[in-house]
Amino acid sequence: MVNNELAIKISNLGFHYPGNDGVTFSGLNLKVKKGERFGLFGPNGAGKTTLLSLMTGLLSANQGTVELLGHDVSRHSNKVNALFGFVPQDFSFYQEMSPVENLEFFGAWAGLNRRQIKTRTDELLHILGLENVRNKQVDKFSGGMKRRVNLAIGVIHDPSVLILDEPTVGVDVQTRHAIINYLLELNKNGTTLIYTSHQLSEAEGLCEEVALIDSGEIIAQNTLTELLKEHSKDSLEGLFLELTGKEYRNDV
Ligand SMILES: Nc1ncnc2c1ncn2[C@@H]1O[C@H](COP(=O)(O)OP(=O)(O)OP(=O)(O)O)[C@@H](O)[C@H]1O
Repeated sequence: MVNNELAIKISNLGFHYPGNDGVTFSGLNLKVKKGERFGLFGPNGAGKTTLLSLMTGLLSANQGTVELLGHDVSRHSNKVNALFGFVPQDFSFYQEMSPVENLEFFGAWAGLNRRQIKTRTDELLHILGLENVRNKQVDKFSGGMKRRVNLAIGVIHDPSVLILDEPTVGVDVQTRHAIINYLLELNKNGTTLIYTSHQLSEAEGLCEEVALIDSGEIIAQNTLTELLKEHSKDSLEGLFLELTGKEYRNDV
């Protein structure tokens, strides 16, 4: 039966990269409730991107299950693909095309018809402040403008669950505000947000539920308020340093 309460349910997840390089997950469990603003934080190399890639089915688990709104992601069904949007850390669009051409391409790929693509494209370019460059080639854009194009592509099909891997890395204050406010607006309208970032003060304003990950293990999960109270900390950064230590991470 489809579980209507959980956006993500990861059960007994086992994963390692071929050749056992990099992070290993062994019996990892994680639940994210529908409608939540969930943040996943951890040091470099902790396994955040790997875990997000397992959530979206981009990587396949060696063991256990990943369910997205009650559907097994390993089946790669059109139904599952329509339910989530993914905003990857690396730019995932065609640099030689314009925002409009990219949104047309990714909108069609997501199964939207021409009319839906046109409506969503106009709406998103307006919300994300890209109207005046709608027909310009993206490779000429600044980092912040490219981040906004990346985000527009991830939400073109209005997904129920939006998974974002460091969506504000390298952007200026204006773009950061615009992106975070847009994410809060999406969440107000029901979109579940699953987000990772190293911008911990930004994350404090966005996330209500928080998980910390280190070396492939979830070492804490609760509401941000409860975690801060439990560890007598007044910031996510303080909590992060207490739970993950102060050493550099040089895993290769
Ligand atoms: N394709 C791959 N093959 C082998 N190892 C990999 C691969 N991708 C990542 N790794 C390794 O797995 C570990 C976890 O990487 P991952 O990108 O998930 O970490 P992260 O928490 O997202 O880090 P960051 O904060 O630096 O983005 C790292 O040691 C990384 O080098």
